[in-house]
Amino acid sequence: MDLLDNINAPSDLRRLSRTQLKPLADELRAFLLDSVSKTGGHLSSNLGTVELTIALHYVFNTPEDRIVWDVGHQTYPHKILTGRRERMHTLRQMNGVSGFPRRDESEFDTFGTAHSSTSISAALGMALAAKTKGENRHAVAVIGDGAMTAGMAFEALNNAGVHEDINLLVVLNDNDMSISPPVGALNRYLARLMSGRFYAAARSVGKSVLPGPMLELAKRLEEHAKGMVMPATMFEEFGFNYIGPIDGHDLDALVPTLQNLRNLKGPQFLHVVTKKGQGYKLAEADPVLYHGPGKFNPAEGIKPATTAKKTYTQVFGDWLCDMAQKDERLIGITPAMREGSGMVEFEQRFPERYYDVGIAEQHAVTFAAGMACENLKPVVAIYSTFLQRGYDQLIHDVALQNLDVTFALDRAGLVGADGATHAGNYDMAYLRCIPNMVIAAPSDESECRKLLSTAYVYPGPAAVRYPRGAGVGAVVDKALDTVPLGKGVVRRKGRDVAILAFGTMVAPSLGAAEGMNATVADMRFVKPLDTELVLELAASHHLIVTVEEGAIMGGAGSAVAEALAAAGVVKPLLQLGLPDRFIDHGDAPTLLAQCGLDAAGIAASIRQRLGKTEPRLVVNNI
Ligand SMILES: Cc1ncc(C[n+]2csc(CCOP(=O)(O)OP(=O)(O)O)c2C)c(N)n1
Ligand SMILES: CC(=O)[C@@H](O)[C@H](O)COP(=O)(O)O
Ligand SMILES: [Mg+2]
Repeated sequence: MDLLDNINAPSDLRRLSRTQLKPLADELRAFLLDSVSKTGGHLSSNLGTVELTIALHYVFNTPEDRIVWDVGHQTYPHKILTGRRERMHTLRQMNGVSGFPRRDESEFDTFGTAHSSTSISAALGMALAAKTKGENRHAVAVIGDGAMTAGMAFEALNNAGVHEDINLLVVLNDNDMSISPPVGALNRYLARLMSGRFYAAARSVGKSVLPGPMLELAKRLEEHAKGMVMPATMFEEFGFNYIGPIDGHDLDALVPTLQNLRNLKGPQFLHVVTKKGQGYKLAEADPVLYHGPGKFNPAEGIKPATTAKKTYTQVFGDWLCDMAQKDERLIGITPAMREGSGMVEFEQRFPERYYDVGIAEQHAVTFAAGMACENLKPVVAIYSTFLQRGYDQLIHDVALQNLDVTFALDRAGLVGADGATHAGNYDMAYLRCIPNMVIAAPSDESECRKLLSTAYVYPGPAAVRYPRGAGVGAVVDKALDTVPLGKGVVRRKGRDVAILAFGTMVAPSLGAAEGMNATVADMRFVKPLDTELVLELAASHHLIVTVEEGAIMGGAGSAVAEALAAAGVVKPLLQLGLPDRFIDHGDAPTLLAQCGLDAAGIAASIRQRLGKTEPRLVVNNI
C-alpha cells in the first residue's frame, strides 16, 4: 500500500502523476474490501466508486470545491482519502467513523447525508451561495441512479436548470442498481442512453469535453449516426449540459472529462456508468447481498445467517404472505426496500400485488391512498425513518380521508450502526397527533403478528412499529388473529409502582419489575391509548412509570400524561424514553442502556424517583 499509505489528504493525491492513479485505485479497493469485511458496512456501492472518488478529489480542489455525496453510503473511499484511513476499523461503531458523511466528522464531508436524493439541492445551495458571495468554487453532487428516482432530485434539477452562470456539476453514478434491481421508467431511460452508448458524447463533441480516444469514437459514431435525429436528453431539457455516458472505472476518461467540465460555466451533468461491487467477483455477481453485509471472510464470501430467532422483518414478511393468501385485496408496497422490509417472498408469490415504487416515499403513501379509494387494502412497508419523507402525504392524503392503509414501520427505535439519520425514534410522536391514526407497538414477535392483523383489519390508517433485528424469541403461530383495538394487557401484577411499557420496552420493564414487585402493563397501542387501564392502575398504585423506545418529547408517555391530566388525576409520573438529543451510531443494546432503557436502567430510574418524596410530574433522563 505504498501509494495509499502516503495519502492523508487530497492534496497528497493531487501530487501524484496520472499514471499513479490506477495503482492507487487498486490499493484503495483492496484496503476497502479488507476493512469492510472486518467491520461490516456498505460494500458493493463503495467498490463501485473507487475510481470516481479518486478522480473527483484529483480534479477538484477539495474541500474548497464542495462534493456532496447522495445517500453517502458510498463514501468510504472518500473517507479513506480524506484522512480517515487509519480510523476505518472503527466504522459505524460507538465513537467511531460514521457510515455516512458528517460535517462534524471532517471538513471534506461538506453535507450530512444518508436519506437519499438530497445532494443536488444541497449542491445547488452551495453553488448559488458561492455566486452570491463572489467565491469561485465548484459544487459537485454525486447521485446514484436509485437516488435519482426520488422526486426531490427532480425538484432540484428543475430549479438548477435555469441558473446559467453557476459552478454546479451533477455526476450521475449509474450502476443500474438500487439496493434491489432498479425500477421505473427512469431506469429504462438510462438504459436507452447507455445502449446508445456515446451518442450523447457525440452530441457534445462540439464542446470538446471528451478526451482524445473517446472523441475519436464519438466522431465515428457521429458519422454512423449521420442523419439520425439526436433528441436532447432529459437532462438537457432540464437546462444541463449533458455529457456521457462514460466509463466510471476508467480514470483516463474520468480525469480529463472532469477537468474539461470544471472549466465550463452553468449546470453540467456527467453520466458515468459503474458496476456495483466492481473488483470483487462475489459482490459483482450479487450486489444486493453485498450492499450492506456484516463481517465476512472475503476469501469465502458471506455465509447464510444461522440465527435461530426470527427477526421482526421476517415475522412481517411471513404475515404479509399469509394475509395476502387469505385476502386478495392486499397490496404490498415498498419504496425501494424489498430486502430490508422482508418482501422478497411476497414478490415471488404475489408479483401482481407487489409494487416497488423506487426511492419515492411520498409517492408510495399517496399511491397507497389511491388504491384504498378503490377498496383495495394496501400495506406500505417502510422504515420508520423513511416514513418521515411521506409525512404530509400520510396526513393529507391518507388520515384526513380516513383511508384504509396499513403501515408496517420497520426499524422503529434505535437502529445501531446506521446511527441518528436512520433511527426510528420519532414515529410515536409524529403519528400520535394525527386524527384517525391507530398506532400499535408490539412487545415481541408473536404480538407483532397479532397487531399487524389488527391494524390490517382496522378500516382506516394504522401503523405497527417494530425494531430492527430479532426480538425475545417468542414463538409465532400461523394464525391471523387480532386483539381488541386500543386495549393493553397486564403482564405482571405487583403493587406501589405501575410500569406502562410500550413495544420493545415490555421485556426490560419486566426485568426491572422483578426487583421491586411492580406491576407491568404491555400497552400494545399508543393510539387509541387504553385510558381505562391507565386510570385503573393510577388509582391503585403510588407511582406511574411509562417506558418507550421512542423520543420522550411527545411520545407515548405524553399520551399517558395527557390521559391522567384529562381525568384530573394527579399522581407521580415518571416518563422514560429516548432523550431529546440525536443518538449516534453504535451497538443498539449499549445505546439503549446508555439511555437508561435496559432493565437495570429502568429499575435505577424508578428507585431514584421513589427515593424522593415530593409528588411532581417528572420527565427525566433528557
Ligand atoms: C429517503 C431514503 N429512502 C431509502 C433509503 C435506503 N437506501 C439506501 S441506499 C439505497 C439505494 C440507492 O441506490 P443508488 O442511489 O443507485 O446508489 P448505489 O447503492 O447503487 O450506489 C436505498 C433505497 C435511503 N437511504 N433514503
Ligand atoms: C444506506 C441505507 O439507507 C440503507 O442501506 C440502510 O443502511 C439499510 O439499513 P438496514 O441495514 O437496517 O436494512
Ligand atoms: Mg445505483
